Amino acid sequence: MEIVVKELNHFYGPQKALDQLSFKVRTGEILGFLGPNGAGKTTTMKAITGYLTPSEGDVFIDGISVTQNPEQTKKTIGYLPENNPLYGDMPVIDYLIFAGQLQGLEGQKLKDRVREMVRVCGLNTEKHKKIGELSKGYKQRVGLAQALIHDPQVLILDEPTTGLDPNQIIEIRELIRQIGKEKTVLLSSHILAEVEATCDRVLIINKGKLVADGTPEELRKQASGHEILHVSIGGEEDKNKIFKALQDIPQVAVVDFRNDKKSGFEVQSKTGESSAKSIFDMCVNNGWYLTELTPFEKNLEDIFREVTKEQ
Ligand SMILES: Nc1ncnc2c1ncn2[C@@H]1O[C@H](COP(=O)(O)OP(=O)(O)OP(=O)(O)O)[C@@H](O)[C@H]1O
Repeated sequence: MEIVVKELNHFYGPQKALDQLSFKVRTGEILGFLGPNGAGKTTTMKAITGYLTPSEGDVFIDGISVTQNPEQTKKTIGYLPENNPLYGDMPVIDYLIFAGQLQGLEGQKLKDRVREMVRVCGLNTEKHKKIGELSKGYKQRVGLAQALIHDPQVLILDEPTTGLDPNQIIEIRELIRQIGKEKTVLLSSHILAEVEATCDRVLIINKGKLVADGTPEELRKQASGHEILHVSIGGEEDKNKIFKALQDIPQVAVVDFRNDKKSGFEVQSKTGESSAKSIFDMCVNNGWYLTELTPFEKNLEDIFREVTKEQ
């Protein structure tokens, strides 16, 4: 099932949370939805699931409007909200029965689905415990089981690994990848490694607007339009002198001190140009010597910082 988000605008009073946001999630895709705090991820997910009516625009699930037919589209969507609200006093199994009943399941079908969810989400050893007694990782599994109980074709997961320890994160990611083989999944996260490990495609939003869209590989290529070199130079004590000399090179666009605590500089060349030879020549002319000249490969984290930085 395809999700089409079309020209969403949303205001909370005077606060604009979504700004002409449009994108598609293709059938069978696991799409990562990234953005800094307050970017509008949860608002978008609520609009997709029909729990919030956007101020303007609409969402279509396989062509069906969510604002016009929220009850119909809700049946096709499983939703794991942020902070996964669960009933702590309910045993896991009773909670899943309750969640199934809310989705209109009954009789043998309900029993079969609950059994299936216990199996898929690895809840067999915990199924008779109260939810409040479970570890965070198992609570999250219960949340996923609840979201999947009616076998929805679309799964919306809001920060599914928040608060989990590293082992639990790996387990939940693996579970999402397994489930994602058969479903259309939209997963929001702050964690770039998570998105890179789990998702086929990545969207980045900032201040309610789409700022990047592509596979992690494509985003890296788009961002690598500028050559970036890590440069360290010996033979000169005055770092500012080297800094100024680098800035004077015609092919150089930006020079910065390295922010990874290593000495040296990060040099960004102008679009389509390379500064490597000129840096080498500059050293020779000044009687300095290069101790490092390495191209810097951007990772998703750098791209994220670049597209979401304050203007
Ligand atoms: N119920 C609300 N009332 C007023 N403002 C809200 C409400 N919910 C969200 N906002 C505001 O709308 C903007 C988008 O919030 P949203 O929760 O969608 O962002 P997010 O990307 O999910 O953030 P986070 O990663 O911190 O969860 C923020 O500025 C937020 O303060």
